[in-house]
Amino acid sequence: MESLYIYEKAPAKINLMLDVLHKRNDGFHEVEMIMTMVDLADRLTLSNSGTGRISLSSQSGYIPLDDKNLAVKAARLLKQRFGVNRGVHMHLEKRIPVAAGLAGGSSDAAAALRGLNRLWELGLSMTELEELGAELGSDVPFCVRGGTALATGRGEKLETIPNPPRCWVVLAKPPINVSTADVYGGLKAAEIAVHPSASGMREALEQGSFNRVCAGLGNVLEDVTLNLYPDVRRLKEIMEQLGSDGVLMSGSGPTVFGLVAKEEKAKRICNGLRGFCEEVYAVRTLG
Ligand SMILES: C[C@@](CO)(OP(=O)(O)O)[C@H](O)COP(=O)(O)OP(=O)(O)OC[C@H]1O[C@@H](n2ccc(N)nc2=O)[C@H](O)[C@@H]1O
Ligand SMILES: Nc1ncnc2c1ncn2[C@@H]1O[C@H](COP(=O)(O)OP(=O)(O)O)[C@@H](O)[C@H]1O
Repeated sequence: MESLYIYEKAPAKINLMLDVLHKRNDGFHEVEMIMTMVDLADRLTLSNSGTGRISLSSQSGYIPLDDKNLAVKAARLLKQRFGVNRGVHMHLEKRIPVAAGLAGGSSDAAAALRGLNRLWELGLSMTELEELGAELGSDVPFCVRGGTALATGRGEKLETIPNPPRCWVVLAKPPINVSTADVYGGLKAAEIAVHPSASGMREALEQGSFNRVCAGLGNVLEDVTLNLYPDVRRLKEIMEQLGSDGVLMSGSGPTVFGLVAKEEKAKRICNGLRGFCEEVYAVRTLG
């Protein structure tokens, strides 16, 4: 049996580009996204519970600890699918802001899948874990895999592509709760005027060109969230005025991120933002 405690890091993602092609008959939207991990992460510790039970604790007061938690859902899925008798206690140190467009919950689910595969010695491949992840949420397969990927379908079909050049990512999360379903629901896919280019962003990454990555940033969900919440639009403008090299809203929002080449500038932008937004982080791209 593996050691008693297993530790998994659950990093946040940002979307470097996000395009919606059309709405599908199953209610989901067909997307083309390029996602990458950043070094703002939750920490999940897993240990044998001694009983067959699944339980979760956390220092955070902002997440459910019952069956609604995506890490608990991941554990239930594995337990049922593979007839596991053993239980688990998970402790989640939550650092990624909740409902922020940073896939915190999805990354916790992915960390639970990876960690339980080890703790319960299930011997599942990464591909199998990604397929199980797709049953929990569209962003979970990417969070299982990590790195940088082009995601298609509803987000679950993945192709790994080169990581962005190492740079600073300034994240600013305004105190607004955004529902992903509402943002997709507010999008009129047929009326999208400008579609960001997945192939252009992919080429920028293949060339390792920071300037081209910044120029190619685009997210068709941005207009929906910016129209619903003018404070997010204002935050984006401030990030631009403070001199970020590229600025975009991540996922369905409301987190806005700025890509910045130089450390001193990233720190300056963070300081400049503090008057407008409480939750501000300067982190690095992973990879
Ligand atoms: C927008 C994105 C971009 O990475 O991320 P977040 O802002 O949530 O981080 C994702 O597409 C979100 O993925 P995720 O949060 O896993 O979504 P899910 O739980 O699968 O779906 C939540 C709801 O969003 C809508 N949805 C989601 C994905 C998709 N391709 N089309 C959709 O229409 C559906 O209404 C669905 O019921
Ligand atoms: N482990 C978890 N961490 C964060 N949120 C979770 C978790 N499990 C379930 N949720 C629920 O999922 C919703 C979306 O959270 P999150 O994944 O942080 O945001 P997003 O989808 O915007 O990236 C929240 O409303 C929250 O209640």
